[in-house]
Amino acid sequence: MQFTLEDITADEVERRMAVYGPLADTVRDLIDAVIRTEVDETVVTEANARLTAVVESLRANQIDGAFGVRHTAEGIGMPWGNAVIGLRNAIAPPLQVLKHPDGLVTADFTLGAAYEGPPGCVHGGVCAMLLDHVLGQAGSADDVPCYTGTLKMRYLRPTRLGPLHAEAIITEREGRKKIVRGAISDADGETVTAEGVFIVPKDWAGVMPESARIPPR
Ligand SMILES: CCCCCCCCCC(=O)SCCNC(=O)CCNC(=O)[C@H](O)C(C)(C)COP(=O)(O)OP(=O)(O)OC[C@H]1O[C@@H](n2cnc3c(N)ncnc32)[C@H](O)[C@@H]1OP(=O)(O)O
Repeated sequence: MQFTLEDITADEVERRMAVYGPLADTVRDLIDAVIRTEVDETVVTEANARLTAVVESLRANQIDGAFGVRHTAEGIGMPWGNAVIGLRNAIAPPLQVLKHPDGLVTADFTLGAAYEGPPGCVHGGVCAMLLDHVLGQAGSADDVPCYTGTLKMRYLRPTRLGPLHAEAIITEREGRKKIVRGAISDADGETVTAEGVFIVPKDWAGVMPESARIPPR
């Protein structure tokens, strides 16, 4: 598991974000439209043909495997394939995780039809995925990265699709272990809480160069 240096300027990062961000946004919109459309089936079949051509055009030149976690020499993170925050990943909501001076990390986001489990509600596995990430970023907010070892969820009540908030913070440390707690909330309060044991890998300094230790934006 290696982080990849991509030696480009901050301006070039911004330029690429302006190109790929809107593409992923459109695909996110497409996912929602595919779930909710009620148009005539001939329109659906035509749309599929057009989309198949678009996929073919994008695959004309592509990398092998996943995007990886890239960073610039200045430490700008580009985790653009990430399932939760990936700029180029239309499956990701994507969360914009903010790091506060006291170590709290927060994210405000909206989940629509693509994240449904029980009717009108967020899939429990999606809640776990989002909290795994938010707790993971809180665990790494001290710039010492950690991986999820154990993650315990408590689903207090159904989480309705719509605007949501997530937050997490390190509450205890013991050697290489950090205990991180967090929750997803709606306008009426917490719907899911999580507690995780996050572990700093023994050789983290070896797998993660100094320039990659600035948390991704
Ligand atoms: C550098 C990356 C930064 C990015 C941060 C973003 C995070 C996003 C969240 C994720 O999705 S992370 C991906 C999901 N997690 C993984 O893939 C982790 C896979 N597991 C591992 O790589 C290793 O098992 C792990 C690094 C977690 C631990 O291996 P170690 O060999 O370092 O553990 P070791 O056996 O030396 O035990 C160290 C301590 O941790 C404890 N421990 C080990 N595994 C544990 C576990 N799974 N759960 C709870 N505690 C655990 C262990 O009991 C011990 O406690 P004590 O010091 O008190 O004795």
